[in-house]
Amino acid sequence: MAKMYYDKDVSLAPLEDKLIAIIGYGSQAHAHAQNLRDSGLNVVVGLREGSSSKAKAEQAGLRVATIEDAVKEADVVMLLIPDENQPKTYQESIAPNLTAGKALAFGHGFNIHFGRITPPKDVDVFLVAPKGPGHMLRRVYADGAGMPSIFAVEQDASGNARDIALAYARGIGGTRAGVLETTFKEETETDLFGEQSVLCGGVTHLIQAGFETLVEAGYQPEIAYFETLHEVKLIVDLIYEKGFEGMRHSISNTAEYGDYVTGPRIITDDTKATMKSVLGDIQSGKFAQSFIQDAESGFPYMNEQRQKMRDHKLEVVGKELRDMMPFITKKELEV
Ligand SMILES: NC(=O)C1=CN([C@@H]2O[C@H](COP(=O)(O)OP(=O)(O)OC[C@H]3O[C@@H](n4cnc5c(N)ncnc54)[C@H](OP(=O)(O)O)[C@@H]3O)[C@@H](O)[C@H]2O)C=CC1
Ligand SMILES: CC[C@](O)(C(C)=O)C(=O)O
Ligand SMILES: [Mg+2]
Ligand SMILES: [Mg+2]
Repeated sequence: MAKMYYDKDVSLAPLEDKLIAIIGYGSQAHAHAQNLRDSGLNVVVGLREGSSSKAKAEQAGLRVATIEDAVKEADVVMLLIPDENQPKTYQESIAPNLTAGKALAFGHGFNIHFGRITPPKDVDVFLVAPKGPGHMLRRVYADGAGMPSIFAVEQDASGNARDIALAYARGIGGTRAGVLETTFKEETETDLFGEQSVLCGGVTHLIQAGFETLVEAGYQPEIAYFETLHEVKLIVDLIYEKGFEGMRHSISNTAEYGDYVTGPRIITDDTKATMKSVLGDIQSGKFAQSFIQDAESGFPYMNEQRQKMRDHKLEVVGKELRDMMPFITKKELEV
């Protein structure tokens, strides 16, 4: 069993007299900034000139500075802007102000692991990666709970980088749920694999295929939506709370029998062989290269996919149905 760190194992002291600059105010950044502040730590949010997020951060009671000034002032700089934009911002606004003794931190290891950012040797470099979306990171913290997180130290110039990283993980609420140590390589490769194969790519394409199968067979799209998308959360909530056996306790014997008989017809040995090939592309850097190439061309492939899905019956009918269930949409997702 891996060594797990909980609140009782970790002190906030290594960060108590320090200033943390959160660069960006998107999904992860707004949650890190607000959670750290609510844990009693000192935070400044660094935003680019003319940022549309400035008002939101200030409204949340956070101090905002330019990225350059935030880095100059801070002891710990957490870079939470999109992975594809990090190298340019690092070169132009962070590196010139990242003096010896500071720490540079990440929420994902992509740019360090794939060699797109090379910090100077005299700074600490660590990551703290919450295992979940930023908006949920804030929601669970505000509810008094926490999100499992993993941390890694790439450079320990100060001799204190591990304790600083752990204190950071505690500050965002990670040690309420459990924190464990990793490497930049392990975090990057497992995170990319999880989001592509299971959490995002796997789940959405499974839902879409199920929805299309029912609609193409002549069933009502609304029923197909409830059956293949809306109910996913209710089933996953049971798995999340009680594991597979707990979920199977709640469903009918008919459903459980169908689960065992049909599940392996849907997710086959071929699916697992494809997962292994996907992992290979992540490990070799092939996926990273194609992502960066699309980003550098202005995301033609990604934008085409976004538009295609926006027009899909599943999204159109889904929006109409969710609008009739106002209890579903939570305000903080608007950040
Ligand atoms: N999304 C998530 O839940 C997770 C993300 N991560 C990692 O966290 C990091 C941040 O991801 P995420 O939260 O999704 O990012 P977002 O896309 O939500 O980041 C948006 C923020 O980045 C700022 N930004 C975008 N481009 C630039 C730029 N060129 N220069 C300066 N600021 C810029 C935006 O500024 P403005 O406000 O001015 O528009 C905005 O504040 C990534 O490394 C990601 O892999 C890790 C775990 C989960
Ligand atoms: C699952 C997607 C994720 O890795 C995350 C929310 O953890 C991301 O990069 O957004
Ligand atoms: Mg990710
Ligand atoms: Mg992730």
